[in-house]
Amino acid sequence: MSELPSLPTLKDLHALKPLQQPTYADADEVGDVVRRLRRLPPLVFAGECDELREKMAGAAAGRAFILQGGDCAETFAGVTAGNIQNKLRTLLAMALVLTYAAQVPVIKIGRMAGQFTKPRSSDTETRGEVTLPAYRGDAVNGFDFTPEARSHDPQRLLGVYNASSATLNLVRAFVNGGFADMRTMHSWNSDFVRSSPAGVRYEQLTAEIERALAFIEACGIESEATRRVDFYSSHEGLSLEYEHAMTRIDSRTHRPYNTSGHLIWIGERTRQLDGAHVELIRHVRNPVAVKLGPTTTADTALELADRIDPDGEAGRISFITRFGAGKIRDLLPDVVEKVTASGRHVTWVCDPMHGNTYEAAGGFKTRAFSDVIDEVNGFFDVHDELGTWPGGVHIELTGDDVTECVGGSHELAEADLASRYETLCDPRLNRNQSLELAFQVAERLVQSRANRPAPVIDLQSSGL
Ligand SMILES: O=C[C@H](O)[C@H](O)COP(=O)(O)O
Ligand SMILES: C=C(OP(=O)(O)O)C(=O)O
Ligand SMILES: [Mn+2]
Repeated sequence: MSELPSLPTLKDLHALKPLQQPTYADADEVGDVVRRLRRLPPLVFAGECDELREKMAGAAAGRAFILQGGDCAETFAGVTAGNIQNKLRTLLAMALVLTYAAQVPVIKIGRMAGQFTKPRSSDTETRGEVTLPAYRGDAVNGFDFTPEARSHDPQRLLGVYNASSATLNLVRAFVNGGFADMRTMHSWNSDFVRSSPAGVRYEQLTAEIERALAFIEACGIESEATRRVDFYSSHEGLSLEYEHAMTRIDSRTHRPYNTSGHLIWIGERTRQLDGAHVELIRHVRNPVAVKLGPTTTADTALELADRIDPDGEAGRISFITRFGAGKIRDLLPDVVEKVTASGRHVTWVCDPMHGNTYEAAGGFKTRAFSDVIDEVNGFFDVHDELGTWPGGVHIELTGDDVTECVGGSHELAEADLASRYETLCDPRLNRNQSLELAFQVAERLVQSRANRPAPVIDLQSSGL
């Protein structure tokens, strides 16, 4: 493996003029917070990151599928048992139907336990006569539209650590403590199918899963594997102070790992090749991802891969494409074709959310469920055409019945948005829309499977 120069210091990173950073008033206070963070225990273990990287290698090679999802912006107030449970329940229910359809392990990754920092299009927000700093996530400032709340407060980074720790603790307890039993997940899906106006379309798939579970039970082959799951955390690595402070040297390998989450991604706005975020992420051993928007050329993708993953290590780098429904079929083929022709084995993940945001009549930021599905279909069309593997989906969602995205079988209209619009940043799919998306992705996976040779899966280590 290539020897990288040692981990850059925070000062080195700031010398690269990072984008989308807070402007803190008191450098000494920031230094003190960073020192306190450095002393706190890691939130994830380096060995778990290695395990996820190995699983991601499966998703690059067509032997696994990734489901990554959660809020656009987690909030400190949102760290409640009910909120975490509903989100997890939605993700696990989605994963079950995807696993059945793909017939490969589904790698479950939350946009959870660390997703508190937001890049913004504008540094400021104006309401009437008043202009204040934009909300940048609970890691940086508060959402209330007052000068006090909107000022950038470094103490909040300790809040991120505590909120992430509490979230991960409950998630770990749930996924190991019986909550993730396949029968339970299936019964959530059956309830959804019974109550959905589009349910009839999904009945056959649900009935097949029912028969598969009955078969497992009849054979007496229920085991730990049907009652627990592996679940990983992820977030955008945007706050250099937080991400650097949580990067630690692993005692086994003597290499740096970002211990604030299992997988860290870099956003579309901070993926400059010579920028601070790429510089930090290329040093850590976690599996990492980069968001690619519609201006991305194949050369840019290759340069990013070369810089972040010079050894072409399986599972190390994923590209999360977010081109927009209207562009994906035109723009994705060239990028996938050239990266594949270079001999690289990256994991391709579709984010059908960030290229499809628009402002609805009432001023609410929204997305149409039909656009989201259209982009997912475009992603599958492109990969089916090229013979490459559509490695997964990345979704902004919640387990609650919010009204933030329009459409879906309940036909949520723009006029409904005001009734339960709770996101502090981007609009999320609600629980029904998320499950509906999972069933539609499942339909595509069944189709894709029919057109490909069956993958060879090592059942011993599949980690359902
Ligand atoms: O989540 C992504 C970005 O932070 C978000 O789309 C930016 O939104 P804005 O354009 O309202 O700043
Ligand atoms: C900021 C985000 O996305 P992107 O970087 O793709 O705009 C996000 O995932 O919330
Ligand atoms: Mn977002």
